[in-house]
Amino acid sequence: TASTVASAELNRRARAVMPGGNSRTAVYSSPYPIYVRYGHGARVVDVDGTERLDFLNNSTALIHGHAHPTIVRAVAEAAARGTSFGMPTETEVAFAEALTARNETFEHVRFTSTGTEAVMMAVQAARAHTLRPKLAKIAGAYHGAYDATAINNDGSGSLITHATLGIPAGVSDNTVIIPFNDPEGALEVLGRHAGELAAILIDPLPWRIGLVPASAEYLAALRGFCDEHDVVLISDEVGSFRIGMGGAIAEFGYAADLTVLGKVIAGGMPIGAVTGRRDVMAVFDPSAGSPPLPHSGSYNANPVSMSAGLASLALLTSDEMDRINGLGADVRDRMRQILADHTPGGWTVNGNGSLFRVLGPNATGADGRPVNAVNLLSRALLRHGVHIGDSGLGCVSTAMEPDDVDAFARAFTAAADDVRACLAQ
Ligand SMILES: Cc1ncc(COP(=O)(O)O)c(/C=N\OC[C@H]2NC(=O)[C@@H](CON)NC2=O)c1O
Repeated sequence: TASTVASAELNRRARAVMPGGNSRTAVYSSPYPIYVRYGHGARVVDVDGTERLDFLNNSTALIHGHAHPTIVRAVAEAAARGTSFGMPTETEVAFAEALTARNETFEHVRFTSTGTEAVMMAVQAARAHTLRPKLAKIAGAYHGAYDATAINNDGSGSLITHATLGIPAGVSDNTVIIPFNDPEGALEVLGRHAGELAAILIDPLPWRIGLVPASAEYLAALRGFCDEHDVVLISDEVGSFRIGMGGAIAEFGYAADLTVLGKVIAGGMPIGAVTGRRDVMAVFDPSAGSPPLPHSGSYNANPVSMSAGLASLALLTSDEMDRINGLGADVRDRMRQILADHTPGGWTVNGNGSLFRVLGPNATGADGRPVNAVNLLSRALLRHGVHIGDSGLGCVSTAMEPDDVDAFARAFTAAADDVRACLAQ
């Protein structure tokens, strides 16, 4: 097993100055995370010098892998001209044109620095447009750190409202929870709040619930309800936009009123975007005096993120999307076969396009205690030179070739054998 001494020492220093030594819950790992020294293409090298294949790609944001030369050049050239200004730049206009060209429902767009902020502004825009208070969201779906959505966002399908600690009733009372992929169940809940709902917020491929696509019947039911009651349908595609040239809900044959974007659209630089119907986006328009919904942010549309975005979208051609979606299907099939051949069963591999998520059984360890089989698998993969999320999330990047999928499969086979050895026979 590769040394992690340098990571342990860095974490000791980190704990002295940060809660748990951590700035991002998703990156925390016990007893300590592995610290990265640098990444290149499909690989990352840690502070102890160990190189691994990166199939997590910063929770799927790095669709072009690490330090892609075109993106590095775009970022460096933009930074050399100044990293941010109190005035707009041409790159903001060019990136807005490139992004809105990808889907005819993207009539107007507005930039933020994170997906969380874009979700927040989409919900606020829907409330300002409808003057209604309530937001409906899918039980278990994650939409970032905005408190109105940090309710029932932990992957459990429970309709019982459970909010992140400290969220006041004044917030959680306005968030309505609907079941996923249950048209009748969702319409029953929505019907009880029809006149008070500003928006229905969905992730068409909610990864915390297992990266299972929304069904056509479910999307049709929500679309129909929104049309009937003038409710804004918001498709949060921070993670799922990458499955098709126009995004996820378009791939599934439906249209949202607002779409929230992030991650891949800037290929590794901080980014978020709200895009959609011109009449709803009009709440942000300051040209008629003060806008109904003012919205600022020190780095909104900063030229470095905008330049990275132009480069990332230019690299995300239809051929490249087809290629990585093909590699994604191959990697999902390989994992299913390996798990079937090398473990006692109970595993599922889900995903669309270049995304995957491995779900495992509630297993018992050799010591008779319950173990999280997916966590065991992700740790075993780290020992065999591959990084995926500790919840089984992962993706293929455009920096990958079939040889990388072969190398992944070899490591996955060895990791599956390790997991089997850890489980009660
Ligand atoms: C559908 C969706 N909506 C909004 C966001 C928030 O965007 P952000 O502020 O740019 O992170 C996200 C952000 N990231 O989702 C994955 C994220 N959520 C998590 O719970 C952990 C998973 O760790 N295993 N890691 C993560 O990075 C999202 O997926």
